[in-house]
Amino acid sequence: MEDTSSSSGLMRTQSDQLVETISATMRSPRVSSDWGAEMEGSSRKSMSKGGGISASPGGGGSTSSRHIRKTRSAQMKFDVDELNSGATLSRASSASMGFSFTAFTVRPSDIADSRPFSDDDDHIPEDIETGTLKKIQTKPTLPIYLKFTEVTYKVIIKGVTFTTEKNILHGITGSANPGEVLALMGPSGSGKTTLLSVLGGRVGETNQRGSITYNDQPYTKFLKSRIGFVTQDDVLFPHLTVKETLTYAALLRLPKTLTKQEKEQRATDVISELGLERCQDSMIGGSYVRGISGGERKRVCIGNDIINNPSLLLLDEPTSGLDSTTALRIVQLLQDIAEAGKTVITTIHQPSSRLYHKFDKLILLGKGSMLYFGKASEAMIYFSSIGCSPLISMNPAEFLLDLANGNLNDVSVPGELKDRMQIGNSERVQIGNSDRERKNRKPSPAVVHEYLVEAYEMRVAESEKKNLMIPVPIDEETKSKVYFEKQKYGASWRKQFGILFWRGLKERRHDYFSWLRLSQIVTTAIIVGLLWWQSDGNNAEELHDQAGLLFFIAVFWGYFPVFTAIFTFPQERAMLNKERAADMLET
Ligand SMILES: Nc1ncnc2c1ncn2[C@@H]1O[C@H](COP(=O)(O)OP(=O)(O)OP(=O)(O)O)[C@@H](O)[C@H]1O
Repeated sequence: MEDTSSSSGLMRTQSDQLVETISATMRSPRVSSDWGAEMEGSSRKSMSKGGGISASPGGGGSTSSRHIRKTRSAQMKFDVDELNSGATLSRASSASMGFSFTAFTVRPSDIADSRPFSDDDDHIPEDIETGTLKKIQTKPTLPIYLKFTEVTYKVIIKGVTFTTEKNILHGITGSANPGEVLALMGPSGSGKTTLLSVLGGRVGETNQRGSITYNDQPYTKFLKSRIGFVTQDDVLFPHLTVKETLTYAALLRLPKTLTKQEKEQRATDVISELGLERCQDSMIGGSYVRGISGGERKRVCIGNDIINNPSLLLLDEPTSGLDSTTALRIVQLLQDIAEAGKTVITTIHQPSSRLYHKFDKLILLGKGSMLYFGKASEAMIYFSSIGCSPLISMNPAEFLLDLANGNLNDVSVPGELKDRMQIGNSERVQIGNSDRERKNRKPSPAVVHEYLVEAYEMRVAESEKKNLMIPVPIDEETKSKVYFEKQKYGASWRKQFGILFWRGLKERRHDYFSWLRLSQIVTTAIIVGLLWWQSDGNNAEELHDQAGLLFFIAVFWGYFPVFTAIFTFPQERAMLNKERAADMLET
């Protein structure tokens, strides 16, 4: 007891001393300029985004605030490491230091970007599920600057007697640069998955309009291997272990120039980067087999798609069904991947406020239309500028989803919408509604949606489109790589056959040697044995009988494996589609 109290006392003392030291340091003009210089030099992310296009309602300076956040984090880590004290001290001192540092160095213009609920700098040091994580370390890849302008998409619904068209996306414009995480948010059915698929080149071009460019070049099939696409449903083999899954992915996807050992090493590296060491020998699991947890499964899916170091990573609802801590861990991982120079786009349903503040950019969709595109941290400012502000303290994501659903409960009603409602009110007065009812009346979701779409079109859309006209800040040779240079297949046709054969065998070993399958065979053998018991074949009739036995055996062993094989096709179809879409297989 005494020990504990004395150590906590010591921690407090150290914490106080640290705060005093920092405050004194802050007061010194010389040190402050040094820190400023250090900030300029130390921000990896700001370097990766240097010269990038600012495409947010906030206009210029898109990198500066993030730059400040990252360097502040680095500075804090340095000081805390020096003190080598406990977690309590590091948290207390980070908080104090974060406040002093921000107050001292951040320009007023950047204060708008400060994240009130954000815990951006608290890189989760330890994964509660899996232990300490390694930082994502990948070789540099071709940076991909993605721009999309006025993207529309429709599906043609064919009935028995009629054919109709359904417009799903209505003129979506935006961009995502290397080093950034762009979140696509919106209510269910607003078109997030469709937009993600369109951006990933996963839908037919015939029903799609508008311009989508990758480093100012149109989509080509060569991009398939540079784009990682993590689908909403986990497409994994349930009976393979985590290590087997990632090793087979490495063997199939990594270039032929690497040896088998190097490919296996890459799989091991990804396992430790994603914090999957503890469960690497556990089966993935599925509907009938208990396996790894949902968060681990999501990380395996991400690992599958980052193993070949893609330049653009698209994820469909990577946090759905996960608790807020695991979801935060996944988004932190996406942030790390982006920091390694990748462009990351993810759809997200209802993030917590901490999670929301981890996104760099945001697209808010409502019924397939743009309601907002810009910095995630400026979304609230934008909506308050058009008259929609939360009246109570609210998670920004919840507020934005309410708006996208046309729900203005606990949200201020813009003057223009009030005017539109006046007409409705006067009609209601005639039918005798009370004052209270009239006062509480809210505009209908359709009216709110129309207003938000119009506001975005009038205030932001044009300037965003102009921003997208600026060429991407890379040289022509690098740009053309998107168009001409294809990542090589991981293995020759023969090797691929071997890898897929062994993978199939490992996946099915439980099935083939299951008790059910063995008892099926043994039971058939016993029945057949009993039927032909003591048939010695001495006369023509018994010989005929034995010919029947041979016929039965031939038919049984001919059809039994064929039927088993036929039923594996539907099971493997999703994986086959996924691997073909990612250009993993030579066809
Ligand atoms: N092939 C299709 N045929 C008919 N309707 C479609 C098709 N694809 C998408 N839709 C419709 O387009 C709309 C947008 O679908 P999408 O899957 O992109 O939404 P979402 O925002 O991702 O939804 P969720 O968050 O629920 O996954 C939905 O109303 C959906 O029914």
